[in-house]
Amino acid sequence: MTKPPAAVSVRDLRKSYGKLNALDGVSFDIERGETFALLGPNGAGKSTAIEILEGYRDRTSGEATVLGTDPGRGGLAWKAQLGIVLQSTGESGNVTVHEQLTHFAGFYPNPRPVDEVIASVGLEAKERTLIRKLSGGQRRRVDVALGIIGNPTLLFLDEPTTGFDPESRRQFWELIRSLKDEGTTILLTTHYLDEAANLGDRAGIIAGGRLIDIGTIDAIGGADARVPLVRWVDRGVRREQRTAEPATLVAALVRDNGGVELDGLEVVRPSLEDIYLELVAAYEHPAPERVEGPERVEGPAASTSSATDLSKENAR
Ligand SMILES: Nc1ncnc2c1ncn2[C@@H]1O[C@H](COP(=O)(O)OP(=O)(O)OP(=O)(O)O)[C@@H](O)[C@H]1O
Repeated sequence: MTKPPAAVSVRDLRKSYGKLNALDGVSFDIERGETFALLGPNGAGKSTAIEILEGYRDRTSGEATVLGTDPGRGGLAWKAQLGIVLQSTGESGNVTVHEQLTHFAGFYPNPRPVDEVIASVGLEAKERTLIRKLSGGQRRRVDVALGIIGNPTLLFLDEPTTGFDPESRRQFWELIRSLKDEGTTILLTTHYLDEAANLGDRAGIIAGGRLIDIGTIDAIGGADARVPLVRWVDRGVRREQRTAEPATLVAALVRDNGGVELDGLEVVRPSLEDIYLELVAAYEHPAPERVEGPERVEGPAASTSSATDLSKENAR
């Protein structure tokens, strides 16, 4: 069976603002039904990439296809298949939540029922409230509701849960999972790495306009980056060691300690956030190149195993 065409396909995408290369040759695919998290520090180029894919921004060069169409040339029928939640809250109007959603539903050929959308973002109690009287987090939920009212095939979520309290964030995750279960393709940017880990099938990490890693959430950073860390306190001194066999190490340490429990013992498996921070730091502060001879210089250990995976993925 042939694979259906990707929902989003980007090849060597570049965007320059004057001398600044905000996107410096980025390539990736997002499969239909997939949730893809685009991660990266402030100014990395995420919003630029998303806005190009949404058809809001021209690219300098490279190829982009979104739902089979060049986003620079997408017409109304193409736009109606997209759901867009922009980074900043735009809704501060003098209309109620229900009125605003009803108004927007009218723009789409196949909208979701307004009441259902209001319930899914947890705004039932506020549906007759003027949007300008909502809290910041509640307005953000209106943004999300407006993004999904048109029953999109592809949903762009640019930092959707900024300003949400923890409970609302969990509710939002449930909503995204249900959209995903219905087959919606989702492109998410977020600075909350737990959000990316919980929702994403795959992630791409972008820094300085370049994709520095891409892969399934479990594979980002490569296997080495996931080696557990054993921490303990030895006579008041904090110690830690990375090992693929933490139980064996702990058993040996306890034995050496005369069979007595170790102070402050913990076995930590690096989270996506730990791995992300390491990858970005390694990109921003690369280890100095090795110099042969007596003056040999070695930089701090940096995980670069992902670079190989990346070139494979980019070559697809
Ligand atoms: N209209 C513009 N004109 C000039 N430079 C721009 C413009 N838009 C973005 N930039 C620059 O391009 C780079 C990438 O910006 P972008 O907004 O895509 O980053 P981002 O990854 O979305 O960041 P954040 O996480 O802060 O939202 C930044 O250096 C930014 O200052």
